[in-house]
Amino acid sequence: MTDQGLSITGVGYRYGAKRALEGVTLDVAPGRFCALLGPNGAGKSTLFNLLTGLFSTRKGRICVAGQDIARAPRAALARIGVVFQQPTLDLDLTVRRNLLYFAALHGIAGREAERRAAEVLDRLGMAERAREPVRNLNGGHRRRMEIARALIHRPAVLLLDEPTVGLDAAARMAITDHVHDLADQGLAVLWATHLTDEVRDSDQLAILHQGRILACGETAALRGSEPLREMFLRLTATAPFILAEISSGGGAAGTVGGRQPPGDRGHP
Ligand SMILES: Nc1ncnc2c1ncn2[C@@H]1O[C@H](COP(=O)(O)OP(=O)(O)OP(=O)(O)O)[C@@H](O)[C@H]1O
Repeated sequence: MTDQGLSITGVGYRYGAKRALEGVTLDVAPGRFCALLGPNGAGKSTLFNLLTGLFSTRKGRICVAGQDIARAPRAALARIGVVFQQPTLDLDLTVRRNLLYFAALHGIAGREAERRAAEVLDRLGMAERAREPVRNLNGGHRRRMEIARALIHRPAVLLLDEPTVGLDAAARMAITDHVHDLADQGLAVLWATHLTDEVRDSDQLAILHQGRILACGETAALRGSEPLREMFLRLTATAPFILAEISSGGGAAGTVGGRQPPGDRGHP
């Protein structure tokens, strides 16, 4: 359990009779890049909707920088930056204007908003594009701008839901590098993807399949000598139940099956 990053404990969610998430437990500490790797339908978007307060559940607990999202939603959401799968920029406004508008939504105005806009553009290598209409930017730069926008209120946790969808290889690599840099600077990052080549050996990795965490830990320790793509395909072709423990200690090297929360029986 992390007090300053993201802590998800025993979370479940159903769409009517359809179980979308069950017993999901995952901690992302400040300074860590966690890849949430899952095939289509694994439950990534459902989890993001819970993390961003769009959905709620009575099953399990989500804390952001120590704030429980069910008990203190405003405080918890104030510490989260989100990049959704679908872009939500105003194409007719300049990059700067988009950022100032978003800053205002967070109650940040005037010179402080200008300062923050310049700061986040600088962090994403976009400073020289501030005065351009968003419409002029290519897909990769629009994505970078959305990440900059998600940082304007200085969140502790950054969530990205398949942020490289539709981008070419060079733009994908640039975005992936930028977000790893942000984690190195102290953010807790949760990056949902179904692409194994976006995951580095030093990243934290959580494999989600059919609503359950099948494996969680440092990527290098989890995959051993097996290529990640093969490990991912092997695990997600297997029944979605706890498989085996990779290390007796669990935490450092990681487990296949995920951390089990105390008292969670895994049934909603
Ligand atoms: N509104 C809904 N009603 C019923 N079932 C749903 C609904 N939304 C999602 N599901 C189901 O819940 C499960 C998880 O879906 P979710 O969209 O969270 O997965 P995902 O990992 O984000 O997939 P993708 O990568 O395709 O977006 C899937 O089986 C999906 O069919």
